[in-house]
Amino acid sequence: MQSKSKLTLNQIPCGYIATDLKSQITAVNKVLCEWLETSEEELLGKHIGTLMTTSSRMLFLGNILPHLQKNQQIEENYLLLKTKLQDALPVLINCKEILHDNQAYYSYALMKMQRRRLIEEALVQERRRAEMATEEKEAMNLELQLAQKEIVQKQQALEIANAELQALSATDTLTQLPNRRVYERELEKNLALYQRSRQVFSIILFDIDFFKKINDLHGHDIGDLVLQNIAKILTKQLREIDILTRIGGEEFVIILPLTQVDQAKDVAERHRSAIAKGDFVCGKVTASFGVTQVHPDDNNSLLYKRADQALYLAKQNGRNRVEIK
Ligand SMILES: Nc1nc2c(ncn2[C@@H]2O[C@H](COP(=O)(O)OP(=O)(O)OP(=O)(O)O)[C@@H](O)[C@H]2O)c(=O)[nH]1
Repeated sequence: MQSKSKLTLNQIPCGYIATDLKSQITAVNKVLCEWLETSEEELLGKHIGTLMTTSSRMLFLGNILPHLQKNQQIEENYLLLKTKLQDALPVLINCKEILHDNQAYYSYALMKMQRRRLIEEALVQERRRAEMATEEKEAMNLELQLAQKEIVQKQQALEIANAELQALSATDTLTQLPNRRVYERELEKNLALYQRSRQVFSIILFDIDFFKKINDLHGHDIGDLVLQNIAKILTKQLREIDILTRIGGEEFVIILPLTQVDQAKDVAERHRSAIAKGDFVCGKVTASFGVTQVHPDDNNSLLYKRADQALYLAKQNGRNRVEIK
């Protein structure tokens, strides 16, 4: 298809190829020759597929050309042409079957796609980088979550261990009653409450009568059983607000919040009677009780001293009894 329109085809800013229906090149424009670094003479008569890279040729022959033959036109097909130096040149091809001098031709317009391809490649790379960054972030998040879970688990284990330790340090191992440390803490607490808001409280100090004799007669182990039995008996009938503690040896203190001395005496009386009625491996056991109520200007040791004086009085007055001071 050599024609007068050649001048116009050489001026348009895209490549142009015309082939016969067997795809033999019949016309090209200058732009295309410049792109492929070749001449019109070298291209004329060649099959159009020879201008393409192998993969593009396969695509063209297997897919694009049959489509063109069937529909007489194709649009926006992306292919790679080969330059003389075997560089790949990406182009977008449109083609239409035309009639010229009663002869049918395929008329191809080609647009260079190099810049777009570079941009697309850059975009693909950018997307890949973003995907990798996301994957990395997700992996780090997962690691963080695992670390946080581990910290929570360790904290829980620590809290349990702390609670166990606290319980141990507050408990008398023989009787399982709160120990002297709890007694001191609770006494301080009640003294502070009394000093701040005049909340009266009392304490009962008691110890087992002739306990030395029990040990001497029946052995220390039986003495221990007696201590445990007393703890059980008193715990059973303890008022909810009262705190029974073993402060050492065969000496116990009950702290009675919000309790006047007369009431405390009644409580002590009940405990005394329960012990006296109790069954012990060594026979009968009794205890003596000293009761006192908090006074203005009291402190820990003054309060204890008064309770001890009351207990001494109970021992003096024949044991197995309650005295007030
Ligand atoms: N089995 C046993 N005995 C203990 C324990 N702690 C202290 N004792 C004994 O308790 C006895 C207390 O004796 P004393 O202070 O003379 O008093 P008591 O014999 O009870 O006489 P009174 O209190 O005057 O009635 C001592 O023999 C101590 O060894 C203990 O944990 N277990």
